[in-house]
Amino acid sequence: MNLMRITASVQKIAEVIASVINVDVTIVDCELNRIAATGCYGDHIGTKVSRNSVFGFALRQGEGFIIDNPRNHMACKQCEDQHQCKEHAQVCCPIKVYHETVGVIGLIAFEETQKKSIVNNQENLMAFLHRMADLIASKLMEEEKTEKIKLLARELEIVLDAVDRGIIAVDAVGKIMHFNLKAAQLFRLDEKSVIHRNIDEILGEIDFYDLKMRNISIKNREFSYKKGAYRVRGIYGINPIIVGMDTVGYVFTFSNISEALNVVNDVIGSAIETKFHHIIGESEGMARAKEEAQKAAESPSTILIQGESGTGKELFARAIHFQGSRRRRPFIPINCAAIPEQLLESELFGYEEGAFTGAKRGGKAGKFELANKGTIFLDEIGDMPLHLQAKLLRVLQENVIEKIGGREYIPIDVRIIAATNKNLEQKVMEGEFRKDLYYRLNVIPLNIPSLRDRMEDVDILVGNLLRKCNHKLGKRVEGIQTGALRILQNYQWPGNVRELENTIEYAVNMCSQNQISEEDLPKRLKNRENQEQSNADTRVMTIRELEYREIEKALKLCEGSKQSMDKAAELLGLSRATLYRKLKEYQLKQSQSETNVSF
Ligand SMILES: Nc1ncnc2c1ncn2[C@@H]1O[C@H](COP(=O)(O)OP(=O)(O)OP(=O)(O)O)[C@@H](O)[C@H]1O
Repeated sequence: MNLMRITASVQKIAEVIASVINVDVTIVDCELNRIAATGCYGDHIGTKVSRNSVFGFALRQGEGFIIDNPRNHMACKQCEDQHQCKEHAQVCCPIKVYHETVGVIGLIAFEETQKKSIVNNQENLMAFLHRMADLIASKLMEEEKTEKIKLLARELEIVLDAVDRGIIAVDAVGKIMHFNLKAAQLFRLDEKSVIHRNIDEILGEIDFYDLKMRNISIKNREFSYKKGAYRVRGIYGINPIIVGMDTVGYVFTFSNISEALNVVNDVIGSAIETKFHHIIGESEGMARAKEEAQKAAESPSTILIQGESGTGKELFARAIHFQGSRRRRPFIPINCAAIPEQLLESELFGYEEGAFTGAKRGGKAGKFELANKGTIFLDEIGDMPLHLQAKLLRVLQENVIEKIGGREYIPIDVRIIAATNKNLEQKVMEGEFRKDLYYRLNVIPLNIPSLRDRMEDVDILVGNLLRKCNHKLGKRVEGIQTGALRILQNYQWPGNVRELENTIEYAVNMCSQNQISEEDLPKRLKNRENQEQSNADTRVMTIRELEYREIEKALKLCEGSKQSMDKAAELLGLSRATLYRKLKEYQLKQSQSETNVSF
């Protein structure tokens, strides 16, 4: 604590003391700087007083005293000036703050009459000086407090400005007391025109009805704000400032919608962030699709993904987004077939307040707006009604959206990835899909092969899905028996990878050993007729596969019987030796239950 901070006040007090007692006054701080002085020492303000002077002695002592015998008093013993000293008497009174001596008030009598008056009024004089010292101390403490409050306010200001949300603090009636940098940017506010005005006046577009109604925190309300051509949409919250029983103000927090969405994306993004290595498949068809998609990820052009249901179209769309330059921005999927036609328009494009009966206060942001700077994934685009196709075409051609009930176009920057499991060309021919839109969407076509056309990927998919299911279900199934794998490899998979995924999950649930067996598979897959029928339809088995299957069948039929190998050989029309050779060749064991494939 330093008296330097309050020199003006100390000087005033020195002058008061001098006029009351009629002697010269000098006040020094703890560093022996002359902070204030009257009379002949007035010109010496700012200079240092010697450590060996009576002031130095008083600082060390920390107690008040009167010197009526200058030059001979013990306080004068070390003073360099004692032989030239013209003083008749001196009084010293320490200034203390919490027991710490922060300075000294000194009175100097240069005349005998002054000395007499000091000596005769010792007690009153010391009491008066102590009160003056306390006054200086309290001024100093007050100054320290004010400094601390200023520092705290500045710290708070810096913290608030560093927050990435707009913050506005108002008093109990809504008068703006403070706002941070982000709020200024968000609402284009300027300090002079805003401070002490009512928040309703400034942000009239936003309905702060709740502010006056409740004293509880309110979260995640939507707002939309317009200032000339500028507009912003977002979410806000209100927190009342309650002191004792009274609400003395409110703190509003605002985020613009895309930033709020970025936060959500950051939080959940890691769980759904997809990269190309998450797409399993090494077949030629899959390798080609991945290569094309990887190239498309680097481009801003629109992509149309075609493929049967469950082939991984959304997986591809996500990988394209998360591998491209928009990966830090939102990925917004919307299934055009899953949303009723009358709702789809407002889901995609949003609406303005009062656009229709039941429209929410403040309106609603559509998926396109939410996806701004990111990617929108329009799944099942083939099911989009014709009138919305026209609106979508405008987005593609002019990069603007028009909200329901809106009177202006809002510019947006969204990458569109559309997907369909329908034959869009066919739909165009039948007049159900706009030709111009088809061409606009089909800038980069991407065809995802069905699982049926890449059966060689089944076993690596099974391995991966097994690991995924083990993790999900907390199980430790290590692999799948050959017989069970053959069934999976022979099935037609109309539901593609999604169906395979569900099948493995079912099997892992059913499996009580460490390998999935035929018994663990769903019945529909084990229905031989189905398989044979479907195989006959589309897939030709190699002679080796046929031989393998028949040997496997014969071994199973004869299992447990006496001379089972002889019987199996007989059924197959082979010699015993040939059967043994073939078992070795196919790595089959006598007991089928021992046969398995591990991943
Ligand atoms: N190649 C793959 N590797 C790993 N998992 C896959 C693969 N393909 C699809 N899947 C999984 O299959 C499921 C269905 O995939 P997705 O939803 O991407 O298919 P879709 O073609 O978009 O389906 P729909 O046409 O029904 O919307 C998802 O759980 C996905 O993770």
